[in-house]
Amino acid sequence: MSKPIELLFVDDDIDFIEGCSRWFEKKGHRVSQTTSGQDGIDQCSKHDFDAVILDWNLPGLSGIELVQRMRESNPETEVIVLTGEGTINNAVESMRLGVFDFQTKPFAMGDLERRCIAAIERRRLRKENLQLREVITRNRKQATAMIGTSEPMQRLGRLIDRVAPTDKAVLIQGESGTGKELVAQAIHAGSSRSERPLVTLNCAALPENLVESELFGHEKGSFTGATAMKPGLFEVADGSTLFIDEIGELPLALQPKLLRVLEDGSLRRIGSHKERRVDVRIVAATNRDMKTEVAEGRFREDLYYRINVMALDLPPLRERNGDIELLLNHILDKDHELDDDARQALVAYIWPGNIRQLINTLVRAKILADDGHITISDLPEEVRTPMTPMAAIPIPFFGSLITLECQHIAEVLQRENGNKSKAAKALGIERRKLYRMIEKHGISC
Ligand SMILES: Nc1ncnc2c1ncn2[C@@H]1O[C@H](COP(=O)(O)OP(=O)(O)OP(=O)(O)O)[C@@H](O)[C@H]1O
Repeated sequence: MSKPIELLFVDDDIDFIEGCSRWFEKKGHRVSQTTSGQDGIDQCSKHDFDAVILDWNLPGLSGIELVQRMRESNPETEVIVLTGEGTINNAVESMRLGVFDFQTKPFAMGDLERRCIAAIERRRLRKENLQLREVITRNRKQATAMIGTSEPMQRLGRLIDRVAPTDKAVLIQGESGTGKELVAQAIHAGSSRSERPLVTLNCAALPENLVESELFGHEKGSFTGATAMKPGLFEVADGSTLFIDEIGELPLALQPKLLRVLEDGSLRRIGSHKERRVDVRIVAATNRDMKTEVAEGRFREDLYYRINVMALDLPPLRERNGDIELLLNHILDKDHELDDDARQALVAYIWPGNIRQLINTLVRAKILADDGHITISDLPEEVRTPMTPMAAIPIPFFGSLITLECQHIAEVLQRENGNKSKAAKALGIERRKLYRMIEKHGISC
């Protein structure tokens, strides 16, 4: 036996409770006893018993009254009712009041001990459930405010307000760092499911073979390493919202299984024949072009239409006029200030990594800054340099390779103020070769 059970016997049959007490104490449990219902209630309010074993027909108080008052004085204590004459009505009534079990005398002591152990298990699970809820509530991410008043952000805000309460599947598309997860949180917060926690799976963060078990769960022994049964995130999110991030990375083989849950809410854990039903709203996000994924056979068309009932496109930061300034003010704290050059460089930069990159840049600058004064030298090279890095140019270049080469050399030369040694180094070529190219393209410098 692991932990001794703390028991209270309440029965007016003194020989009976003494007999029970001796038996339970011999087994190592701790037993209190009383012949009075009122005294039982008082003891219960002062002491945290694991279980109370109660006679239904005590003089003075009716069984119902006694159970009610006992549960009021300590709602966590489990009650097991014992009675000489068990009627169905009494049994039903006591169960309605939350009594764990209803037993008629006589009974075997071993049976009663097993019922007590089961009652304690229920009490433990209830307590664990409360603790987990508390942890979830405390850990629930404080919804980050979405900063931005640009036209695209206003449009997005209006769409979120419309879409959130509908319970429809939503596909959020946008470049990395544009705030897709934040949008998913806003949709969940604006839905009727917001009381429950938002459950998240990032398909790109898990090896392919684990995604299925994570989403749909598995039975014990269903594959090597499945040492215990595990419910999947669909079951965890039952009644709530499941945010599937990077859905474009979902393995093709798993897509029919996801389609099925979306169609009728049914799923099977790996290794199980049992069909389970869940009620989950799906919000998915991707930074891939899903139409291309479908066209190139990497994503099922039917699934694409299922998750794309409502599509939200997040604009990149460079298209949100005026939002960079707002974000800068939001991210900087009162102990840090930006000088004009630094501010100008930050506003002018095109932010291929979007808001995440902006946040990281400022976090770094705050660490480097002297006395909280951020200057241009605290910013990374690519932000400091007024020239747009070619790799980050968002607009595709449709000219010939020769024109591109020519433009690029001219831009690098200009950035290096005509210094050919530096320009050659930046281009990764020999100085002699640079000269030849300047001549070939007739670049003036
Ligand atoms: N409008 C906004 N206002 C304030 N902070 C924002 C905004 N949008 C995004 N952020 C912040 O930027 C960071 C990146 O956002 P998020 O993780 O939602 O981007 P994402 O599009 O999901 O990125 P990825 O595709 O790489 O997963 C987070 O710290 C988030 O809080």
